Amino acid sequence: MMLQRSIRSPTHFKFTPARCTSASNSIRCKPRSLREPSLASLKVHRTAAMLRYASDNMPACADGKFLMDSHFAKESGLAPRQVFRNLPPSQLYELALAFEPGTHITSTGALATLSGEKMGRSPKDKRIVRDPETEKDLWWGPYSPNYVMDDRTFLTNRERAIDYLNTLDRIFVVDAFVNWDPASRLKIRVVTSRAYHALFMHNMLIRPTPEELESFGEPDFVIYNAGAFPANKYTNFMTSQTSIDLSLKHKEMVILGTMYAGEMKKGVFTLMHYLMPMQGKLSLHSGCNVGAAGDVTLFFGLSGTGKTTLSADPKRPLIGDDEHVWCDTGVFNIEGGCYAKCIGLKRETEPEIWNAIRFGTVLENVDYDPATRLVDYDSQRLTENTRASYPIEYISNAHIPCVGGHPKNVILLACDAFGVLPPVSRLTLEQAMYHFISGYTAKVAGTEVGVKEPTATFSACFGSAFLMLHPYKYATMLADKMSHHGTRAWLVNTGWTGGKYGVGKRISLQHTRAIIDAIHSGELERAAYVSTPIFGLQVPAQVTGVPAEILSPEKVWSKKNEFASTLNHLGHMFVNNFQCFSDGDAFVGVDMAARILTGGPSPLPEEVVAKTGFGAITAALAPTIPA
Ligand SMILES: Nc1ncnc2c1ncn2[C@@H]1O[C@H](COP(=O)(O)OP(=O)(O)O)[C@@H](O)[C@H]1O
Ligand SMILES: C=C(OP(=O)(O)O)C(=O)O
Ligand SMILES: [Ca+2]
Ligand SMILES: [Mn+2]
Repeated sequence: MMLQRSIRSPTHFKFTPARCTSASNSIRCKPRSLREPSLASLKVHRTAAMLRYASDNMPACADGKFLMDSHFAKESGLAPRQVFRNLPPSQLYELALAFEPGTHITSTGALATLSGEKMGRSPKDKRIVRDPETEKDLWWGPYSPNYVMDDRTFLTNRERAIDYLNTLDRIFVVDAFVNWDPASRLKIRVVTSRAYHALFMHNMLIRPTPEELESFGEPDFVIYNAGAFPANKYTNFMTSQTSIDLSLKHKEMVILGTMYAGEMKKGVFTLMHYLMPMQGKLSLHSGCNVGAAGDVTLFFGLSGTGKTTLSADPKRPLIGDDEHVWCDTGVFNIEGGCYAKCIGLKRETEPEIWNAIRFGTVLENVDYDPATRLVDYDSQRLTENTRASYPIEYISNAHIPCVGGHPKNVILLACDAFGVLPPVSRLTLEQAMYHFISGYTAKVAGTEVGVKEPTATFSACFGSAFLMLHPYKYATMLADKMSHHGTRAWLVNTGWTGGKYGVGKRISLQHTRAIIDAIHSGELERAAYVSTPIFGLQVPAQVTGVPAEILSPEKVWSKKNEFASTLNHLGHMFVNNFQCFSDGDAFVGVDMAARILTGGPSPLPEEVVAKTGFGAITAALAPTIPA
């Protein structure tokens, strides 16, 4: 029985009563059905909770009344009945369970929540406010992720959000930090209607000490999350009831019409993608870990390619799973927590993430047995984009503080839905820039609204949805840092092998981990390489723990000619995609723009390959590029 959900009245999302299943002891979860709490029981439940929270036994730190006298409240017009500030997880649990239907505690103590209708990001509803101060630095235009909004419309939406928040019995405020590098630290204030959002951002930001909270003062940036309330779709510059708006001038973000918690996390990242490069620091959509010898690795990748999975490595302490900055002293994590995809999660293959799912962790849109509360990580009934958000210290070998030296290796993760890219290849600096700007991967189902199955896609810098500047800016900063610090670049295909999606199979996590281990052990520095056709990638002849035949994809395709035309076609897709950046020379100069292009593929005319097949592409084999 599907759980019907929609955002109806402002403060509640309505569930259509579903049939209750009897308690089931089987591990396999029956479809999650929730007893519609009777109004009377809910009322009693609520009254008790309100009494408990109305009384003055609330911890002082949690009482946000002082905020109402602050400059912040006067400036914003925020004046709700009750403000809970930086509540500890236990109290957020209690309030979420009391007032947010569909919230439960799972068998391992995590808080299972529902984000409502939206269970992934809504990139088409994201708006960047154009202002004279910053607009010349930003990347606009048909290929940019930045849809414009004017200041007045931003203020209109902010007013709507605050009006909504002021109607509520209670709101939640989280004051915390981003950026582990003390010189780059910023104060973030989150204002939201849901306890689950407060717990999520408690997990994802850098948590202040009681003293830091006491002396927090005015924030550097504020997020007004009124996502439980729809935007007015007739508002200027908008196309739906969802709007995620960021104003650099006001240093604020407004969220309407979506309760997906990832919008807050990625809003902060988008802000860093402007502020950090403007200070000469390179913000990157990447995971990061560090070896015993202090060798740092960055894992770049679009959502779902493996940053969180591969950066969680028992042999290499975790610096972070998603968002980092490379500055003059090394790298630092922007966040204080992790946001892992948990579809198909297994204790055997991802023990670190499995063990992080405990009290204090937020599980978003997962399915579980209503009787045993055992989570069914294989279930996609609600969404494929099931998520777990936890403080980074829940990863047993987290490296705290989350900072490291200059990266020795950067690994570009491509989830190749065509199955023609090698599982691992070594890149030149030009190839690293080209593939970084291409950001080729397959958007796996669910991460963004509307993506239903792996779709070959290009996402600049492996996260175009968050870019504020032209991709060439980030790529040239990356190349400059890599050449300055002797960093090696690798392309790792965490996607398909032996055929395209639907024919081949996704490369096993075990083989990918063996490849990553070989990079870290130095084995691949000593390996013999062969050059691949069309893309001219350097592929190692062997890797410990990986079947040699899969290293050159054509060897595991049953039809060589089909492989040739697919590879050549992908080459054309890369070249066509690069048309989007033809304005890049305005940002990095003509010479550098030309140099970047030399890192790309050289596809042949499609009719030639159709006629002569595999022979055509091997005859045109690119020369082996010196290491
Ligand atoms: N060979 C592989 N390498 C990396 N991840 C894989 C592989 N095969 C399957 N996966 C799955 O892909 C997903 C990657 O998700 P995640 O690491 O959270 O991506 P990201 O952090 O880049 O968004 C995980 O569910 C992981 O189990
Ligand atoms: C939540 C996100 O991070 P990830 O890269 O882990 O998917 C996202 O990109 O929306
Ligand atoms: Ca991730
Ligand atoms: Mn991400």
